[in-house]
Amino acid sequence: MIQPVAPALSLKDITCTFVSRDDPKARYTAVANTTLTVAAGEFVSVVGPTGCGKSTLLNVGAGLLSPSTGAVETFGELLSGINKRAGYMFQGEALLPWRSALDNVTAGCEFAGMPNAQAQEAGRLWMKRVGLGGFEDRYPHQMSGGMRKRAMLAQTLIRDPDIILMDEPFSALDIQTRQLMENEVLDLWMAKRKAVLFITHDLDEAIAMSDRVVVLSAGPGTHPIGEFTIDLPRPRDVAEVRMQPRFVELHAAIWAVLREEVLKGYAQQKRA
Ligand SMILES: Nc1ncnc2c1ncn2[C@@H]1O[C@H](COP(=O)(O)OP(=O)(O)OP(=O)(O)O)[C@@H](O)[C@H]1O
Repeated sequence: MIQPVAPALSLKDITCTFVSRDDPKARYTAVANTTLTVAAGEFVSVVGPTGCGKSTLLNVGAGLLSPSTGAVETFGELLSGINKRAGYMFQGEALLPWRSALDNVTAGCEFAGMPNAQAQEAGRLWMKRVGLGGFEDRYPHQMSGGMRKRAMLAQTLIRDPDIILMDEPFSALDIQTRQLMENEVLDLWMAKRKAVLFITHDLDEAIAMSDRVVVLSAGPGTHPIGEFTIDLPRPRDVAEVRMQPRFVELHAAIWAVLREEVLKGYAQQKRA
Protein backbone atom coordinates (compact mmCIF):
# COMPACT_ATOMS: atom_id res chain seq x y z
CA MET A 1 0.00 0.00 0.00
CA ILE A 2 1.29 3.49 -0.83
CA GLN A 3 1.79 5.55 2.34
CA PRO A 4 0.25 9.03 2.16
CA VAL A 5 3.01 11.67 2.08
CA ALA A 6 3.05 13.79 5.24
CA PRO A 7 2.62 17.54 4.72
CA ALA A 8 5.80 19.62 4.91
CA LEU A 9 4.16 21.74 7.58
CA SER A 10 1.08 21.02 9.58
CA LEU A 11 -0.37 23.37 12.18
CA LYS A 12 -2.90 21.36 14.14
CA ASP A 13 -5.66 23.01 16.11
CA ILE A 14 -3.43 25.92 17.17
CA THR A 15 -4.55 28.44 19.78
CA CYS A 16 -2.30 31.31 20.90
CA THR A 17 -3.27 33.30 23.95
CA PHE A 18 -1.11 36.22 25.06
CA VAL A 19 -0.95 38.19 28.28
CA SER A 20 -2.45 41.59 27.49
CA ARG A 21 0.09 44.39 27.17
CA ASP A 22 -2.20 46.85 28.99
CA ASP A 23 -3.41 44.64 31.80
CA PRO A 24 -1.22 41.72 32.95
CA LYS A 25 -4.29 40.00 34.37
CA ALA A 26 -6.13 40.06 31.05
CA ARG A 27 -5.60 37.57 28.24
CA TYR A 28 -5.93 38.02 24.48
CA THR A 29 -6.52 35.01 22.26
CA ALA A 30 -5.02 36.04 18.93
CA VAL A 31 -5.46 32.72 17.12
CA ALA A 32 -8.00 30.01 17.96
CA ASN A 33 -8.35 26.40 16.78
CA THR A 34 -6.48 26.90 13.55
CA THR A 35 -5.50 23.99 11.38
CA LEU A 36 -3.37 24.73 8.35
CA THR A 37 -1.19 22.48 6.21
CA VAL A 38 1.34 23.05 3.47
CA ALA A 39 2.13 20.03 1.32
CA ALA A 40 5.67 19.36 0.15
CA GLY A 41 6.25 21.55 -2.90
CA GLU A 42 3.11 23.61 -2.34
CA PHE A 43 2.94 27.42 -2.31
CA VAL A 44 0.31 28.55 0.20
CA SER A 45 -0.53 32.16 1.00
CA VAL A 46 -2.36 33.36 4.06
CA VAL A 47 -4.31 36.61 3.82
CA GLY A 48 -6.25 38.35 6.55
CA PRO A 49 -6.99 41.74 8.02
CA THR A 50 -4.27 43.71 9.71
CA GLY A 51 -3.36 42.47 13.19
CA CYS A 52 -5.39 39.27 12.87
CA GLY A 53 -2.59 36.84 13.73
CA LYS A 54 -0.77 36.03 10.49
CA SER A 55 2.73 36.58 11.90
CA THR A 56 1.75 34.69 15.04
CA LEU A 57 0.92 31.63 12.94
CA LEU A 58 4.18 31.94 11.01
CA ASN A 59 6.13 32.22 14.26
CA VAL A 60 4.43 29.05 15.46
CA GLY A 61 5.42 27.29 12.21
CA ALA A 62 9.01 28.51 12.62
CA GLY A 63 9.11 27.19 16.18
CA LEU A 64 9.81 30.69 17.50
CA LEU A 65 6.55 30.71 19.46
CA SER A 66 4.99 27.76 21.29
CA PRO A 67 1.23 27.69 20.85
CA SER A 68 -0.93 27.67 23.99
CA THR A 69 -2.59 24.53 22.66
CA GLY A 70 -2.23 22.49 19.51
CA ALA A 71 0.76 20.94 17.78
CA VAL A 72 3.06 21.53 14.83
CA GLU A 73 4.42 18.78 12.62
CA THR A 74 7.06 19.00 9.92
CA PHE A 75 7.07 16.12 7.46
CA GLY A 76 5.07 14.06 9.96
CA GLU A 77 7.35 14.72 12.94
CA LEU A 78 6.28 16.64 15.98
CA LEU A 79 8.12 19.97 16.19
CA SER A 80 9.73 20.99 19.43
CA GLY A 81 11.91 24.09 19.53
CA ILE A 82 13.15 25.86 16.40
CA ASN A 83 12.01 24.42 13.07
CA LYS A 84 15.36 23.44 11.57
CA ARG A 85 13.80 22.47 8.24
CA ALA A 86 12.43 25.98 7.74
CA GLY A 87 13.99 29.21 6.51
CA TYR A 88 12.30 32.41 7.64
CA MET A 89 12.24 35.70 5.76
CA PHE A 90 11.03 38.46 8.03
CA GLN A 91 8.81 41.43 7.23
CA GLY A 92 11.23 44.14 8.33
CA GLU A 93 14.89 44.72 7.73
CA ALA A 94 16.85 41.83 9.16
CA LEU A 95 20.37 42.48 7.85
CA LEU A 96 23.18 43.14 10.29
CA PRO A 97 24.41 46.68 9.56
CA TRP A 98 28.03 45.95 10.46
CA ARG A 99 28.33 43.07 8.00
CA SER A 100 28.80 43.27 4.25
CA ALA A 101 26.07 41.89 1.98
CA LEU A 102 28.06 38.68 1.46
CA ASP A 103 28.69 38.23 5.17
CA ASN A 104 24.99 38.78 5.83
CA VAL A 105 24.05 36.18 3.23
CA THR A 106 26.44 33.64 4.75
CA ALA A 107 25.54 34.39 8.39
CA GLY A 108 23.26 31.35 8.78
CA CYS A 109 25.90 29.03 7.25
CA GLU A 110 28.46 30.41 9.66
CA PHE A 111 26.18 29.92 12.69
CA ALA A 112 25.55 26.35 11.49
CA GLY A 113 29.32 25.71 11.50
CA MET A 114 29.92 25.54 7.73
CA PRO A 115 33.63 26.02 6.86
CA ASN A 116 34.27 29.63 5.87
CA ALA A 117 35.50 28.94 2.31
CA GLN A 118 32.45 26.81 1.54
CA ALA A 119 30.08 29.43 3.00
CA GLN A 120 31.73 32.19 0.96
CA GLU A 121 31.44 30.17 -2.25
CA ALA A 122 27.76 29.41 -1.60
CA GLY A 123 27.20 33.06 -0.65
CA ARG A 124 28.68 34.33 -3.91
CA LEU A 125 26.58 31.88 -5.89
CA TRP A 126 23.38 32.93 -4.12
CA MET A 127 24.20 36.61 -4.51
CA LYS A 128 24.42 36.02 -8.26
CA ARG A 129 21.14 34.07 -8.26
CA VAL A 130 19.26 36.96 -6.65
CA GLY A 131 20.86 39.53 -8.95
CA LEU A 132 23.42 40.92 -6.49
CA GLY A 133 26.60 39.66 -8.17
CA GLY A 134 29.26 42.36 -7.81
CA PHE A 135 27.68 43.87 -4.68
CA GLU A 136 29.24 41.45 -2.19
CA ASP A 137 31.20 44.16 -0.35
CA ARG A 138 28.33 46.64 0.04
CA TYR A 139 27.00 47.32 3.54
CA PRO A 140 23.24 47.41 4.09
CA HIS A 141 23.15 51.23 4.27
CA GLN A 142 24.82 51.35 0.83
CA MET A 143 22.07 49.24 -0.74
CA SER A 144 18.56 50.12 -1.94
CA GLY A 145 15.49 48.62 -0.23
CA GLY A 146 15.13 46.16 -3.11
CA MET A 147 18.77 45.11 -2.86
CA ARG A 148 18.44 44.56 0.87
CA LYS A 149 15.38 42.34 0.25
CA ARG A 150 17.35 40.38 -2.35
CA ALA A 151 20.13 39.87 0.19
CA MET A 152 17.54 38.69 2.74
CA LEU A 153 16.13 36.28 0.18
CA ALA A 154 19.60 34.85 -0.49
CA GLN A 155 20.18 34.66 3.28
CA THR A 156 16.99 32.60 3.64
CA LEU A 157 17.52 30.30 0.64
CA ILE A 158 21.25 29.62 0.96
CA ARG A 159 20.65 26.91 3.58
CA ASP A 160 18.29 25.15 1.15
CA PRO A 161 15.38 24.89 3.61
CA ASP A 162 12.62 22.38 2.87
CA ILE A 163 10.04 24.87 4.11
CA ILE A 164 10.20 28.59 3.35
CA LEU A 165 8.29 30.94 5.64
CA MET A 166 7.83 34.47 4.33
CA ASP A 167 6.17 37.26 6.28
CA GLU A 168 5.13 40.06 3.92
CA PRO A 169 8.63 40.04 2.47
CA PHE A 170 8.07 42.70 -0.18
CA SER A 171 5.52 45.00 1.45
CA ALA A 172 7.98 47.88 1.80
CA LEU A 173 8.98 47.88 -1.88
CA ASP A 174 7.69 50.01 -4.75
CA ILE A 175 5.34 48.16 -7.08
CA GLN A 176 7.82 47.57 -9.93
CA THR A 177 10.59 46.24 -7.68
CA ARG A 178 8.00 44.19 -5.87
CA GLN A 179 6.75 42.53 -9.04
CA LEU A 180 10.32 41.80 -10.15
CA MET A 181 11.06 40.15 -6.81
CA GLU A 182 7.80 38.20 -6.85
CA ASN A 183 8.71 36.80 -10.29
CA GLU A 184 12.19 35.95 -9.05
CA VAL A 185 10.80 34.10 -6.07
CA LEU A 186 8.46 32.19 -8.37
CA ASP A 187 11.36 31.25 -10.68
CA LEU A 188 13.44 30.04 -7.75
CA TRP A 189 10.45 28.17 -6.37
CA MET A 190 9.68 26.53 -9.74
CA ALA A 191 13.29 25.28 -9.87
CA LYS A 192 13.26 23.72 -6.40
CA ARG A 193 9.60 23.27 -5.48
CA LYS A 194 9.98 23.72 -1.75
CA ALA A 195 6.98 24.18 0.52
CA VAL A 196 6.21 27.87 1.00
CA LEU A 197 3.99 29.54 3.57
CA PHE A 198 3.63 33.15 2.47
CA ILE A 199 1.94 35.85 4.53
CA THR A 200 0.62 38.92 2.79
CA HIS A 201 -1.89 41.75 3.07
CA ASP A 202 -2.11 41.88 -0.67
CA LEU A 203 -4.72 39.63 -2.25
CA ASP A 204 -3.38 40.20 -5.79
CA GLU A 205 0.05 39.06 -4.67
CA ALA A 206 -1.41 36.01 -2.91
CA ILE A 207 -3.34 34.88 -5.97
CA ALA A 208 -0.52 35.58 -8.42
CA MET A 209 2.02 33.56 -6.43
CA SER A 210 0.13 30.67 -4.86
CA ASP A 211 -1.33 27.22 -5.36
CA ARG A 212 -3.74 27.87 -2.51
CA VAL A 213 -4.94 30.94 -0.62
CA VAL A 214 -6.20 30.68 2.96
CA VAL A 215 -8.33 33.53 4.32
CA LEU A 216 -8.22 34.31 8.05
CA SER A 217 -10.97 35.96 10.04
CA ALA A 218 -10.45 39.18 12.01
CA GLY A 219 -9.30 38.68 15.62
CA PRO A 220 -9.71 37.89 18.41
CA GLY A 221 -9.78 34.15 17.95
CA THR A 222 -8.58 34.32 14.35
CA HIS A 223 -9.14 31.15 12.33
CA PRO A 224 -9.38 30.18 8.65
CA ILE A 225 -12.72 31.05 7.07
CA GLY A 226 -12.01 30.21 3.47
CA GLU A 227 -9.61 28.27 1.31
CA PHE A 228 -9.23 28.67 -2.46
CA THR A 229 -7.28 26.59 -4.95
CA ILE A 230 -5.57 28.84 -7.47
CA ASP A 231 -5.87 26.94 -10.72
CA LEU A 232 -3.97 29.43 -12.88
CA PRO A 233 -1.35 27.88 -15.16
CA ARG A 234 2.35 28.10 -14.36
CA PRO A 235 4.87 29.48 -15.06
CA ARG A 236 3.26 32.79 -14.17
CA ASP A 237 4.30 36.36 -14.60
CA VAL A 238 2.77 38.17 -11.64
CA ALA A 239 1.98 41.30 -13.65
CA GLU A 240 0.47 39.47 -16.63
CA VAL A 241 -1.49 36.86 -14.72
CA ARG A 242 -3.64 39.63 -13.20
CA MET A 243 -5.20 40.25 -16.58
CA GLN A 244 -6.52 36.72 -16.99
CA PRO A 245 -10.30 36.36 -16.59
CA ARG A 246 -9.79 33.47 -14.14
CA PHE A 247 -7.63 35.71 -11.96
CA VAL A 248 -10.41 38.29 -11.81
CA GLU A 249 -12.94 35.57 -10.94
CA LEU A 250 -10.77 34.20 -8.14
CA HIS A 251 -10.14 37.70 -6.85
CA ALA A 252 -13.87 38.42 -6.67
CA ALA A 253 -14.60 35.12 -4.91
CA ILE A 254 -11.86 35.57 -2.28
CA TRP A 255 -12.60 39.26 -1.75
CA ALA A 256 -16.22 38.39 -1.03
CA VAL A 257 -14.98 36.41 2.00
CA LEU A 258 -12.16 38.76 3.00
CA ARG A 259 -13.94 42.11 2.69
CA GLU A 260 -16.08 41.81 5.82
CA GLU A 261 -13.07 40.74 7.89
CA VAL A 262 -10.96 43.63 6.64
CA LEU A 263 -13.70 46.04 7.68
CA LYS A 264 -13.91 44.41 11.13
CA GLY A 265 -10.11 44.56 11.51
CA TYR A 266 -10.08 48.22 10.48
CA ALA A 267 -12.84 49.09 12.95
CA GLN A 268 -10.92 47.33 15.73
CA GLN A 269 -7.75 49.25 14.92
CA LYS A 270 -9.62 52.55 15.02
CA ARG A 271 -10.99 51.67 18.48
CA ALA A 272 -7.54 50.65 19.83
N1 LIG B 1 3.83 38.58 22.25
C1 LIG B 1 2.63 39.14 22.22
N2 LIG B 1 2.03 39.59 23.33
C2 LIG B 1 0.79 40.15 23.32
N3 LIG B 1 0.04 40.28 22.19
C3 LIG B 1 0.58 39.85 21.05
C4 LIG B 1 1.90 39.27 20.99
N4 LIG B 1 2.14 38.92 19.69
C5 LIG B 1 1.05 39.28 18.97
N5 LIG B 1 0.13 39.83 19.79
C6 LIG B 1 -1.20 40.31 19.38
O1 LIG B 1 -1.80 39.29 18.61
C7 LIG B 1 -2.51 39.85 17.51
C8 LIG B 1 -1.99 39.25 16.22
O2 LIG B 1 -0.69 39.76 15.93
P1 LIG B 1 0.10 39.39 14.59
O3 LIG B 1 1.36 40.19 14.58
O4 LIG B 1 0.22 37.92 14.49
O5 LIG B 1 -0.90 39.92 13.47
P2 LIG B 1 -0.68 40.11 11.90
O6 LIG B 1 -1.89 39.62 11.26
O7 LIG B 1 0.62 39.50 11.48
O8 LIG B 1 -0.54 41.70 11.82
P3 LIG B 1 -0.12 42.63 10.57
O9 LIG B 1 -1.11 42.38 9.51
O10 LIG B 1 -0.26 44.01 11.14
O11 LIG B 1 1.29 42.28 10.22
C9 LIG B 1 -2.32 41.36 17.60
O12 LIG B 1 -3.46 41.90 18.25
C10 LIG B 1 -1.09 41.52 18.47
O13 LIG B 1 -1.13 42.74 19.19
